[in-house]
Amino acid sequence: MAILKGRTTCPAKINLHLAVGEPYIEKHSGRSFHRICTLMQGVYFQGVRLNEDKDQLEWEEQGGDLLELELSPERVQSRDEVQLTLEAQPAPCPTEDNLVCRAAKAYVERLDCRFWPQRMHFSLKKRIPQEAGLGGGSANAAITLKLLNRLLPPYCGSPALSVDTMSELAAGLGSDVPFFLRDFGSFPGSLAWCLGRGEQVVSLSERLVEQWQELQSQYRLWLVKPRGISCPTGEMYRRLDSRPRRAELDHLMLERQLSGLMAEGLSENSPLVRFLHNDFSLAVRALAGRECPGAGETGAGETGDIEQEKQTAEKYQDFRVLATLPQYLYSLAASWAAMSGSGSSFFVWFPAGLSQMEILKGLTAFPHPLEIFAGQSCSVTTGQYHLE
Ligand SMILES: C[C@@](CO)(OP(=O)(O)O)[C@H](O)COP(=O)(O)OP(=O)(O)OC[C@H]1O[C@@H](n2ccc(N)nc2=O)[C@H](O)[C@@H]1O
Ligand SMILES: Nc1ncnc2c1ncn2[C@@H]1O[C@H](COP(=O)(O)OP(=O)(O)O)[C@@H](O)[C@H]1O
Repeated sequence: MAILKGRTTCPAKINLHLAVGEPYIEKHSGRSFHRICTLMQGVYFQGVRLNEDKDQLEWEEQGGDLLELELSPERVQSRDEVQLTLEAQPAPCPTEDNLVCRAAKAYVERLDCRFWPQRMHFSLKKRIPQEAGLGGGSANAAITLKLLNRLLPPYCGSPALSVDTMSELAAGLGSDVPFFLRDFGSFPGSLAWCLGRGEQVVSLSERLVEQWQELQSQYRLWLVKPRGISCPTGEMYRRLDSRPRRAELDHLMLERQLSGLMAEGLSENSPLVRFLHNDFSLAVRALAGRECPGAGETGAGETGDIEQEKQTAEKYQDFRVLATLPQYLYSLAASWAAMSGSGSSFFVWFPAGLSQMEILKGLTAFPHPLEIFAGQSCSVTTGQYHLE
């Protein structure tokens, strides 16, 4: 048998709306989560920068993270003998913690096979910024599951895992992972409600999806990430708990209101932009607005440790950048600018007719350096698989 290879691109996501409820303990895992109601959209993007000498835009390749899987022709009898390797560039964390390896292990545990490939090698080229609220690690995990379910069962002559088992595996790997597993068919831009802790993916009405597609086509999507500022998800959820909140988690109620709000388009004060919000950015604004945050409020603890206090002060500076960025983006004629997930990146829609060069020049002039990407809504279902 020849080496079996599969290659695919992992998209990112943005949260168009993100309401966070109270924390709770999940019964079967004993872990603490928050109930949420979020509207997620799949996106591809393309790095872009300004070449000042030539006064030109320079574009990187379009897409997201690139993931490849190679199955060796040599076989072994037991799953314990399978050699799983990963080459990740740049490596976001130790190999065994990488969601690609964790997803592959979880998948191999579940599949019932009489023989296995001796070697399973993944290579991952990371392009999605990390700890940026773009779900890159979650996308990697979901796409790993999909790749394996496409390649391994025919290799081993066993039936593929069912949609339900795949969803269960995905939810075990992370709350955002099931969204990237979802089959959105030919719809050119995955859009769904994610409920519970985020693992319950619920479709929107077809009419609303069409309305949003129509509206979106009048604008151009950009993504920006303040360089060097990242927001670890768990820490950001903990920060929210210190603030009193009332979150509306009923997606049907939200959906009923959304349709009517789309008619007036996107602008800083349009009904749609005022209605959709992200509880994390409210928390960021509240923290950044304080004169001098106490260590307890910033999550650093009250140890009197000088190093820790320094880190706390730096974090406070980061929040100021995140809190001031939307207003700056609106001053560049953005139609909608908002933080994605728990931060630190922002999605920005500009009117489609606006010059890309002018937008880029404006973004480049923000006092804190930004990583800048041109975005595009995409289906999270894409992928190419081939035999070599
Ligand atoms: C905030 C969101 C919004 O889409 O995205 P990111 O900003 O991370 O991209 C998600 O809820 C992130 O989901 P995900 O990144 O999969 O988180 P998980 O791995 O499941 O959990 C990481 C940690 O975040 C906290 N967590 C996560 C989800 C949730 N609903 N409540 C939580 O309290 C828990 O402390 C958990 O230990
Ligand atoms: N393949 C992966 N890509 C990115 N991060 C990963 C991956 N595997 C594990 N991680 C861990 O997950 C954490 C958050 O991942 P990421 O998806 O970048 O954040 P976010 O959900 O905020 O967009 C990282 O800090 C990293 O340690």
